[in-house]
Amino acid sequence: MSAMPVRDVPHEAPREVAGGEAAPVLLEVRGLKKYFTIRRGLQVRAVDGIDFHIRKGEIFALVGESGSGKTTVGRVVIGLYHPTAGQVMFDGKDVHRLSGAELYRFKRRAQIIFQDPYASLDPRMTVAEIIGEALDSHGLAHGRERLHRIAELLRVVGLNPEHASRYPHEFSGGQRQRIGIARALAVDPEFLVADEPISALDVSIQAQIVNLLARLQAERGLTYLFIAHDLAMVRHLSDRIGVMYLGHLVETGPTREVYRKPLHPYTQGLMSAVPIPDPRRERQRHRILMEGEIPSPINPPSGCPFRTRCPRAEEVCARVRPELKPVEPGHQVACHLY
Ligand SMILES: Nc1ncnc2c1ncn2[C@@H]1O[C@H](COP(=O)(O)OP(=O)(O)OP(=O)(O)O)[C@@H](O)[C@H]1O
Repeated sequence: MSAMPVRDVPHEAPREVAGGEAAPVLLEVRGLKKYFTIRRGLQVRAVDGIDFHIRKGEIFALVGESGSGKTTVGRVVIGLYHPTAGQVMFDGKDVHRLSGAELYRFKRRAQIIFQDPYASLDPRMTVAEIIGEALDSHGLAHGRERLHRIAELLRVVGLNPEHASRYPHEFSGGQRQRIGIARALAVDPEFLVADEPISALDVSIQAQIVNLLARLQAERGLTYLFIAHDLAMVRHLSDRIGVMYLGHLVETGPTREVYRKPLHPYTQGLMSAVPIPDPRRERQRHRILMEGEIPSPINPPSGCPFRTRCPRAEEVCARVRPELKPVEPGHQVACHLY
């Protein structure tokens, strides 16, 4: 595997922030290995020596086929699994060497959204109890303030606060995933591992959840490790992408670059399976993605072809078609699909 061409990470264009400087690295994974012992003498090399970094405010998508090791990476990064070798540095500190107050702080700063909203919510607890438990674990709110925070979190993810006393089974799959997102947001994290947050949902609901995650990222300046199967979805969402194959990271790079000119034969095969965009279909898809179910609180100025603001617009049009300038700063008029 070592002979495989890996896109050179240092050649990537660093994400720019106001003032023209690259955002600092929030997460750095170095030489990460995770082997599982199935039975005596039999090991699965789920992750076999990978390196990548994620800058503050960036969406880094980890893609690859089933069994390539994506979920294992997400779980090691968040501290649920201990690595066999290597390091996960979060804000300069090794996640797996933290203890006491530092570990407690890390658990607040970094959260995970699980793939299966059915399995990840305790069916014996109401929504208020599920979110309340997250608040309590960090002593964040008490009494009336606690109820207020729970209602506010439900509103943020597009759920009716009056349904806080309901149980998970009383919600649809997409609504359950929103509860999972509210639980993750309860402690006001800055980094989220989203482990295939849409793959257990109906196609019609997937875009709504992606739209919600994109909006939250833009509004709160969150940093994501976004684990995904759906390459077409990731293309619109992520800044950079890493392609996993049999426990190895075979290619990383800016998303547009990797889609435009994949270097590794495995990535080339993977990308060739992504349908070539039909402009009419893509416009439709983009509208669904960006308008979704939740209306944006921001009213666009006149002349905008969209009814809602595209949270990632400026960056998308500036990067892909620099000649198309937004009418107003921060406002979408022409993304790469137009
Ligand atoms: N707890 C575990 N014990 C033993 N083997 C495991 C464990 N977790 C994962 N594996 C194995 O490690 C490999 C990578 O699994 P992982 O779930 O990380 O892949 P993935 O790319 O996320 O797959 P999927 O997209 O299907 O979730 C697989 O061969 C899997 O069987």
